[in-house]
Amino acid sequence: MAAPFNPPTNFDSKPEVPKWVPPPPPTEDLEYAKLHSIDLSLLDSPDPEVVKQLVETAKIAIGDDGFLYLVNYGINLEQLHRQFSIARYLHRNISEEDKEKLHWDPQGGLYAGYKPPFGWRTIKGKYDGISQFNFYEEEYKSLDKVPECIHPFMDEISAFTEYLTRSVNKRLLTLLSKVLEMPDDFLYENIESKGPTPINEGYLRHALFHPFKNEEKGMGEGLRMFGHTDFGTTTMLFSVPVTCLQLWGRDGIWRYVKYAPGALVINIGDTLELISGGHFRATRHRVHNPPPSQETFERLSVVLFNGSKGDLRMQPCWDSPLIKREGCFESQGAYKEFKVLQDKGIPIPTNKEWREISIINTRHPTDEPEKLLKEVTVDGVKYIEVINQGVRVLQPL
Ligand SMILES: O=C(O)CCC(=O)C(=O)O
Ligand SMILES: [Fe+2]
Repeated sequence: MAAPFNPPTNFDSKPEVPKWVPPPPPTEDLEYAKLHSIDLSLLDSPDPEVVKQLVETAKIAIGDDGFLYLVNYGINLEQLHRQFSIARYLHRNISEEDKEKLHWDPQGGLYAGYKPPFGWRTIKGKYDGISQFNFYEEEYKSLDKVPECIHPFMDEISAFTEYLTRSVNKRLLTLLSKVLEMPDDFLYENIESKGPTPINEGYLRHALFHPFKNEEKGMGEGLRMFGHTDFGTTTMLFSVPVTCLQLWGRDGIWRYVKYAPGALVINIGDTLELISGGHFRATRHRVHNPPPSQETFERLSVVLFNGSKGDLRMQPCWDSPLIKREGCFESQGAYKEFKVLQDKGIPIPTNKEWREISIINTRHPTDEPEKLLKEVTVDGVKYIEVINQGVRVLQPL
C-alpha cells in the first residue's frame, strides 16, 4: 500500500493562514465532458483482475479523452485545501518589492517566478487578470527565490510537491506503463525527470484568475487561455469549483470539466503522446471565462506540471507490445508533427528545447494582434498556426 500524504503540521509556530473555502459551483446547466475516474488505490490491490480492469479503464480514458479524474491518490480534502489557502495567502501578501525582485522572464524559456496580471511576456502587456507564482528547481533550492510571505510555508509546499512527484505521479506512470505493456517502472525511470529538488524538471503553479470588472469583460473574446497542449509528461490540475477549464472533444466541441471536490484532473502532455506513438492523447484544453453565476468569484488554480528528462529526443517506444501490435496513430497532435520532421531526416527537438520553445511561442487571448500570428482554417475549424522549432502546431481558438 502506498503511504498517504503526511505533511508537516507545525501550524502553531507559523503565521495564521485564512482558510480557503471553495466557492459554490455554477448554477447553470453546463455541457460537461464525460471523464473516467481512476481510483489510484486500486493499483495496490492483491487481486490481479482488479488491476487489469483499472489498466483497461486507464487505456480508454487516455486514448479517448486524454483527461481523467484521479481519486484516492493519498491526499485528503483538508490537506488539499491547506495548499489552496497557502496559494491564496501568497497572492494576497506578496510585497511589491518581491513582485519586482522575483519577476518572471518567460522569454528565457521558463515560467519561473512571479507573473503579474499583464500578459505572458517579460515586459508588461495588456491587463489579463491572471497572477501566478511558478516554482521551479531554483525556487525549491533557495528561499531567496520565493516571496518572503511564504518562507514559513515552504516546508509544506515542498512536502506536497514531493508527494505528488515521487508518489502520486510514480504510481500514475506505473499504470500508464502497464497500458503500454511495458515494465512497471518504464515511464518513471526512463522518461520522467529526476533532480535534486522535489519538482525535478517540472514546475508547480499557484495561479489566481481575478474576476473581470464589467468594462474588462469583452477582453480576450471570452477566453482566459487559448486552446493548447501541455508539453511535459502528466499535468495534475486540482479540480476547482470556478468552472472555466474546457477540453476539446474529438467531435471538435469544447466541453467544461466538472468540479469534483478533492479529485486531481490529470491530462497527458506532449512527451507521453510522443512516447506512446499517439496511443495517449495530449488533449487540447483552454480556460474560458466563468459562467455568469461565477463571474464575480476569484479563481484559484493549483497545478503541478511534471517534466520529462530534458536531454531526451522523444520517439515512440518501439519495444511496447501495444505499439508493435497496433502501430502508431499518425492522425493527431504532436506525434504527427514530429513524424513529419523525422521522415524528412530533420532532428526532432529534445524535451528541454521543446518545452522552452513552447513557452516562448505560446499565444494568449490578450496578445497584441500582430503577435497572434497566422489564423488558418482546417476542415472548417479555425486555428492559430505556431511553428515551434520547425514543428507546426495548430492551436484551436
Ligand atoms: O487553470 C486551469 O484550469 C488550466 C490551466 C492550464 O491549462 C495551464 O496552465 O496549462
Ligand atoms: Fe494547460
